[in-house]
Amino acid sequence: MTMKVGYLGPQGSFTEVAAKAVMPDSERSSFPTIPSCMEAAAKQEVDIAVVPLENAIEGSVNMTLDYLIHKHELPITAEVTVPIEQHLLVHPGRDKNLDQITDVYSHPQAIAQCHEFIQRELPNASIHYTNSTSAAALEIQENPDRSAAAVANLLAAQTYGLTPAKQNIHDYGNNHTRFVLVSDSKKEPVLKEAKTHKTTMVITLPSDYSGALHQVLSAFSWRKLNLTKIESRPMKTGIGNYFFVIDVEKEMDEVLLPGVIAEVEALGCGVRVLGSYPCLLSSDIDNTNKKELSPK
Ligand SMILES: O=C(O)C(=O)C[C@]1(C(=O)O)C=C[C@@H](O)C=C1
Repeated sequence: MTMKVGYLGPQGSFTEVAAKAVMPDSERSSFPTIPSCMEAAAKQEVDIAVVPLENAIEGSVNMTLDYLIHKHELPITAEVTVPIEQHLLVHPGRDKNLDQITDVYSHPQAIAQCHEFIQRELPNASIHYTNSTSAAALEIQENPDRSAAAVANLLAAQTYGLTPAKQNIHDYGNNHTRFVLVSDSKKEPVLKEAKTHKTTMVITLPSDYSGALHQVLSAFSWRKLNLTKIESRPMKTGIGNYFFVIDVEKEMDEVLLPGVIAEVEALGCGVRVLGSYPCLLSSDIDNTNKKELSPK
């Protein structure tokens, strides 16, 4: 059964790389924004939406997290972590000399991953934010008259016929982004077997309960459950009101995680499980688009 997969496009985005890596045989359609992609999954126009959640340099993609918490009840069904290499791409008809570049286009996460490079090498360039890195590459393709560059990947360079003026401009090595698959569909994707699983929970603390967070964490720690992430996000109800988003390195079971939930609820906390899911690395999956990602 072919799965319909929505991803943040246009073609050549890192999200497309993630979607292809995890479900190479799917029927893919691109969406211009993260919310429109998630909306398509909520309306079941696609079986699965692939959206970025967290980057090793820049942290959470708040748009995704907020839509998962506030707008939709779309369970996370899998995650895939993809290496991220950012390149400065120019139109083939333009000078590759960095001194000639006056404008830089990209997704805010990509700009943030390269801001030391941009500050050092292109201190006078104006920054323009786009919905994705591939949207930035398309902008450069369509505007050969501009002395502009996109921060994007080599798949985007190939897709839009751009030339790298400088490769690997991300400020720190080991740059990775964690993408999640979210889905309301009954159709189960066939994924490669995962070595690890996670469960993501959103916890609301009772007000005026000193030490509540400490007690929540102890519910995990005495069960020897490893947390891979804890982050607070505004509840959007007033200053000082926060959710805690907690990732536990454990698949939902019948004993330990239900025990945590019951203990935390008994403290007066609200608990919502965003998903319990397998965690894949694109490097562990056979078909990782390596060919497409190498320069022409
Ligand atoms: O713009 C893209 O290519 C995306 O897929 C989005 C996104 C993100 O939001 O983090 C994905 C990976 C990179 O970290 C930069 C941008």
